[in-house]
Amino acid sequence: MEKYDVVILGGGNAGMGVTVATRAAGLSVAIIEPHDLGGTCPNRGCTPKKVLVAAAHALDEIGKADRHAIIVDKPRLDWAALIEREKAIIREIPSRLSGLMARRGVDVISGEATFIGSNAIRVNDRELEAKNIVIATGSKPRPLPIPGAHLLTISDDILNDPVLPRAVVFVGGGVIAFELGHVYARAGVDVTIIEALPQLLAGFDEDAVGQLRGESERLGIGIHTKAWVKRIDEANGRLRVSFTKDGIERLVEADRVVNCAGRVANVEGIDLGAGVIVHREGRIEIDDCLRSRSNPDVYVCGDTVWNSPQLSPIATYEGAIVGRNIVDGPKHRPNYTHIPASLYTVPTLAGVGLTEAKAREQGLRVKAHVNDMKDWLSAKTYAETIAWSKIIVEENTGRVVGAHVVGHAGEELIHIFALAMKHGITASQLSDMVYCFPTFSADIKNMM
Ligand SMILES: Cc1cc2nc3c(=O)[nH]c(=O)nc-3n(C[C@H](O)[C@H](O)[C@H](O)COP(=O)(O)OP(=O)(O)OC[C@H]3O[C@@H](n4cnc5c(N)ncnc54)[C@H](O)[C@@H]3O)c2cc1C
Ligand SMILES: NC(=O)c1ccc[n+]([C@@H]2O[C@H](COP(=O)([O-])OP(=O)(O)OC[C@H]3O[C@@H](n4cnc5c(N)ncnc54)[C@H](O)[C@@H]3O)[C@@H](O)[C@H]2O)c1
Repeated sequence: MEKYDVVILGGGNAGMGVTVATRAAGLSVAIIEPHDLGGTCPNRGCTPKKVLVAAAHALDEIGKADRHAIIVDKPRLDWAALIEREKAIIREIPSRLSGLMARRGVDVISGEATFIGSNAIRVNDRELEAKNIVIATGSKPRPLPIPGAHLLTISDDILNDPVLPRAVVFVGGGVIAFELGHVYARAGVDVTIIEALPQLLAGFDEDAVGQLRGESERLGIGIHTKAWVKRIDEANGRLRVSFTKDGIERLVEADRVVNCAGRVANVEGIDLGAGVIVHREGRIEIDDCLRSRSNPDVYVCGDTVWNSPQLSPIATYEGAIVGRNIVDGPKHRPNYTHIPASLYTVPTLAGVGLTEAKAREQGLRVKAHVNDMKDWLSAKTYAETIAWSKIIVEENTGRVVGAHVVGHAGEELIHIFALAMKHGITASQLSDMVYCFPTFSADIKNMM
């Protein structure tokens, strides 16, 4: 059996994050990856998705040209060329990462790993033994147990599909449905989102989501909440989705039906039992240091962790923590409190910290400063169709405990709030700052 100090299953953000501290400490490290290094984020997630979102932004700007007294013809989007552009932008990433791993002194093994013991792994015909094993195998779409589920596509397919469909149904009203739905809607596709729960985009502030829902409907996206998809059938070369809402059965036809009902840990094929790793339906039981409760030599990070947000910077962050725990012993714990998140719709929805509901649930005495900023000079200058913020400030301390922005460069502004929250900068100190003018950031002074 070949021996390593550390064997990592999965070469995504999380897995590669583990290699920094472990290699700096001189440990021998192997990373096992069956597909492209980089995993989901650069190859079939954040980066290719953002290329499509950037095109949607351009279409939005062109659509507003007349507000700047510019006369333009109706734009024509070459979807196949856009998908080519997306692929060209990400093409080099796996080989660049392979170079990085080589320079760092990590052995990259191509193949699918399975546990064959508490400290042992099989990959192809090789058997590896390690003091520490890290599970960083990411996530996959939650299987939907409905008749016709085999007709569903997933986000990977959309990002590779050179044919622009006429109509698309997204099952699930979460982040992927909204981001890809906005891209498609801007490209002229008929978009429907079907969400089982009463609320969309769980985790974001409800009022902010309400603003985005209004804007999405204005774009022509059909949204159904409290709606249950019953089945999917083929009908005359198209797909027919049957769902119930308010007790009434409804039908919608589309060319693609996309499973956006959340993602679950990708651990089915790795034989957790052989690794003595206790889990409940793929949810691995871990302690505060991201270590398996039943096998202390095994760590988990990234999307495979069942109870932390499935975001690429969080995967990297957790990977780095696991690396440090392997080197220093299990004493580093992740803290997710001040990590911002952005939904890349057009306009974006960005948030950090507590939602208003969560702040009140925790019994904090807070003031929620809600601003419709559409009439503010900066929003008017850029002809924003939506510009909205809610800043939640604790009354007795002046601490910002949550910030939520729709439009208005929120995906950039949110970092100023995150930094303030992390380092205890109060709302009045944020207002005292001298900002460049005129900028969206300068509006922070008037947001609370
Ligand atoms: C469409 C889409 C858009 C997204 N957009 C964003 C965004 O804008 N911002 C953001 O922060 N997050 C975004 N995310 C989420 C983000 O991509 C993930 O949170 C992140 O990539 C998770 O990293 P990871 O390393 O945990 O998993 P992954 O990157 O999925 O890596 C896991 C790796 O494990 C490998 N693997 C699987 N099984 C085995 C095995 N048996 N042995 C060895 N290796 C194995 C896989 O091949 C894979 O490469 C998006 C996700 C999707 C699907
Ligand atoms: N901008 C970003 O940071 C970004 C972008 C894309 C994806 N991601 C990550 O990818 C993960 C997966 O995204 P997602 O959009 O698939 O999941 P999600 O968790 O955001 O949303 C899934 C939605 O589907 C609903 N749902 C579940 N079962 C259903 C059913 N049978 N019928 C109808 N609705 C159903 C859920 O109630 C939920 O609202 C997210 O957790 C997110 O962290 C992040």
